[in-house]
Amino acid sequence: MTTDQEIVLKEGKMLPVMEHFYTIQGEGAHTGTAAYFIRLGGCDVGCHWCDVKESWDPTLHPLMDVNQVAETAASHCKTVVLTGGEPLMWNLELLTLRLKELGCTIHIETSGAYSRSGILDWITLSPKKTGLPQAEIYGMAHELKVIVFNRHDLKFAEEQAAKVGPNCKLYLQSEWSKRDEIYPLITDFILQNPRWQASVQTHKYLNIP
Ligand SMILES: C[S@@+](CC[C@H](N)C(=O)[O-])C[C@H]1O[C@@H](n2cnc3c(N)ncnc32)[C@H](O)[C@@H]1O
Ligand SMILES: Nc1nc2[nH]cc(C(=O)O)c2c(=O)[nH]1
Ligand code: SF4
Ligand SMILES: [Mg+2]
Repeated sequence: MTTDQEIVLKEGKMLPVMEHFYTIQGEGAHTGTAAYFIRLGGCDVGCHWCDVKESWDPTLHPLMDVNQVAETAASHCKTVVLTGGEPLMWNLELLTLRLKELGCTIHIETSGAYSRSGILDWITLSPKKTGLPQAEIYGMAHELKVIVFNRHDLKFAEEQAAKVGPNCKLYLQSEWSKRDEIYPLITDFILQNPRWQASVQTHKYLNIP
């Protein structure tokens, strides 16, 4: 990466964009609603089951001007989801400022492993054992979405839920490849712990992005 590229990245004028697309939010509290997704490249959290490993290396994704991405997004939909990769690896100030000027509501999907930046209206925190969230993000989360790969993840989910605010919604989502084995466990858990809700990756059943 050149020094010039490092400077524009640090300022948040340009960001590595893996893909951007208009679809239906498939997961969590806003399941079923239209949203424009901006997927930023770069993540070092290393979930072995990650469903977008192609996002991890930021150098594989072109740097895009944030005003241009924001304008494209807002021309499709006023709900924009920032995801990745790990979107909080980057300075989101200028991207989110432009999205707000354009009248957008901004959601983010994050592991919380990096500090918050930018204007964010809805924070979905999906904590990972391999890169735990920064302490300050728990109180800002609107939704906690824990991925369940094995039984121990239910224990992890309870530990993580103890750190979020009282109004934070709590979701358990099976790791996709283990869904037939894990949703029965999630069901039993929710019946015993009704503050939790089930989240399913509905876009994968609908065959949409
Ligand atoms: C690809 S991640 C990108 C955002 C951020 N790095 C994070 O992990 O929250 C988007 C969402 O997909 C979830 N996810 C990733 N791989 C998954 C899988 N194999 N099964 C179920 N959910 C998965 C993540 O936990 C997160 O909630
Ligand atoms: N439809 C759809 N909904 C999603 N919700 C969170 C996603 C993500 O990868 O962050 C995602 C995604 O990739 N597609
Ligand atoms: S934190 Fe998110 S993008 Fe990074 S490896 Fe885990 S699921 Fe994938
Ligand atoms: Mg996804």
